[in-house]
Amino acid sequence: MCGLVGLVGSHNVAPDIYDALTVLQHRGQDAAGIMTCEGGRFSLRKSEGLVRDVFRQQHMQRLEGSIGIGHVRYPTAGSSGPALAQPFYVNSPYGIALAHNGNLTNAEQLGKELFQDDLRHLNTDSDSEVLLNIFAHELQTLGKLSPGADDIFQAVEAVHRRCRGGYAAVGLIVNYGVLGFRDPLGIRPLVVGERQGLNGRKDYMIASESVALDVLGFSLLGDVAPGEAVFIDMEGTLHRRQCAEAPVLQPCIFEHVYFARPDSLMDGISVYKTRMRQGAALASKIRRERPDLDIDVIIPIPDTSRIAAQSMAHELGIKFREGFMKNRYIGRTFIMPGQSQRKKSVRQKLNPVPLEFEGKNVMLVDDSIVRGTTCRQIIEMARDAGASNVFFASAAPPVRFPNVYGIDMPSASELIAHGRSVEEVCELIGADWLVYQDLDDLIECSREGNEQIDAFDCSVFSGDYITGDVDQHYLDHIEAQRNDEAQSRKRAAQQEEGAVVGIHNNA
Ligand SMILES: O=P(O)(O)OC[C@H]1O[C@H](OP(=O)(O)OP(=O)(O)O)[C@H](O)[C@@H]1O
Ligand SMILES: NC(=O)CC[C@H](N)C(=O)O
Ligand SMILES: [Mg+2]
Repeated sequence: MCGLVGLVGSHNVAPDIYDALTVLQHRGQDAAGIMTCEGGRFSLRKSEGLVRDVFRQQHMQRLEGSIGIGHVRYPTAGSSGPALAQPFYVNSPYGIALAHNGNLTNAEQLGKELFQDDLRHLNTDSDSEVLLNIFAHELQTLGKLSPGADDIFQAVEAVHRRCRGGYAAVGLIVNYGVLGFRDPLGIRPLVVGERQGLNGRKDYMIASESVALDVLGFSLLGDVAPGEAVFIDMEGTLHRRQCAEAPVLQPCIFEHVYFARPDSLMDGISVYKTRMRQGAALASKIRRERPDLDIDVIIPIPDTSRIAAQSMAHELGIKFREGFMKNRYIGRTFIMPGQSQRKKSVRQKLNPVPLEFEGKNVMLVDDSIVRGTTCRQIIEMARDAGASNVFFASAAPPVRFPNVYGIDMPSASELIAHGRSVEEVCELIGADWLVYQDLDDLIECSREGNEQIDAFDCSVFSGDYITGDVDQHYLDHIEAQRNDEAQSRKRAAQQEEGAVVGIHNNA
């Protein structure tokens, strides 16, 4: 789940892009990059690591220009390494850079077409490089010496015809402007905002989440609609057009469960309020199913579950306590590469406050259980800290199916609830009782924020893939390519051979 920023300003935009990327850091911790454009030349800095580690003063000084894009990466396709960091760049037509959030389900097929039919070279195994080349090829075929907004929108129309999966993207075209577009189902989020710039101009920002706009003093104009493209030209004029034939908003519900920051507004839905509703819905289920359950204290597993746990405690009239302290210097565990790193960091990250556990019946709450890495260790910690009974609640339903739209859950067999009943999961994680949110309730919690949305992408809970192109053959293929073992083999080979070599980088 990567984070995107595109900015057209009235002075150097790199510092603002940097700040916006730090606000979106929760969406990707692997790599970061910024590309700006000044006087017909691109400047790029991208590398592995957190935003604060990738950009030094000397890089920021070289990132000149009043238009630019930025990216934080959480890999879902291709390898890791500096060359896979984004934005990607092609020099023809015009000079285009692109950053992508999501995952193309037909990237392999498109890669072949790009090579055989479009005579384009791909330098990495990233689906984002595929997306950029499709867009570039479609813009090139229009054959314009200088492209206008209509040409750009036509190229996006062709992208929608050719690409499948989840994608939101921001792009930068040398001397012409910044664009953003979102897949026809709006699976991945994208918003646009404006603020007063210098000399009576308006500055525009496109970003994955509205929090990035808030922090930089932009007001939210709204979401980029599913299938829509926005383009801000060098004069600072915003153009927008629907580029898909049959757009229907079906955003990814896992953004509301885990990915997005709670202070974001996505497709008109407050993520914070949705998580409050999730807690309340879970409380009703507990009251329904186990009215007799003797809970002394409700404890969240920081960070993401705090809001749902608080509202659950409120609804049940039970004490809420912060029983686990989080080391603020350790990032999100779930989006780390490799199971051993994820496992190690749960213990480094969370430590119990023993007096909240000693002799008590505790109800631990998490936003979701995916691989079970977190809850297994946490339950053990709660018992070691002296809890009498450890109950566990998940604000999301069982995650039983892989994600193919931009969340790195490619392998069904690594999901603890895949092919297992709730009782079996309960036993595996070592809880005394386990309760999951019902899917209908989860959907209702999100829909209450925007009743115009009829359906969400709930594939990880339902196995229903809304793009209609995902079959068992595809799922087997990504499982084989991207399961934890395959990825650690890839990383080891990379370490031996050296990182995948990139092309343009101001090291
Ligand atoms: O079952 P698992 O595979 O462990 O995945 C689920 C856990 O991972 C996430 O936490 P994470 O530490 O990534 O982020 P957070 O601090 O935002 O909660 C999520 O909030 C759950 O706690
Ligand atoms: N999480 C994402 O959005 C990933 C984007 C892209 N598929 C990559 O792996 O770089
Ligand atoms: Mg968590």
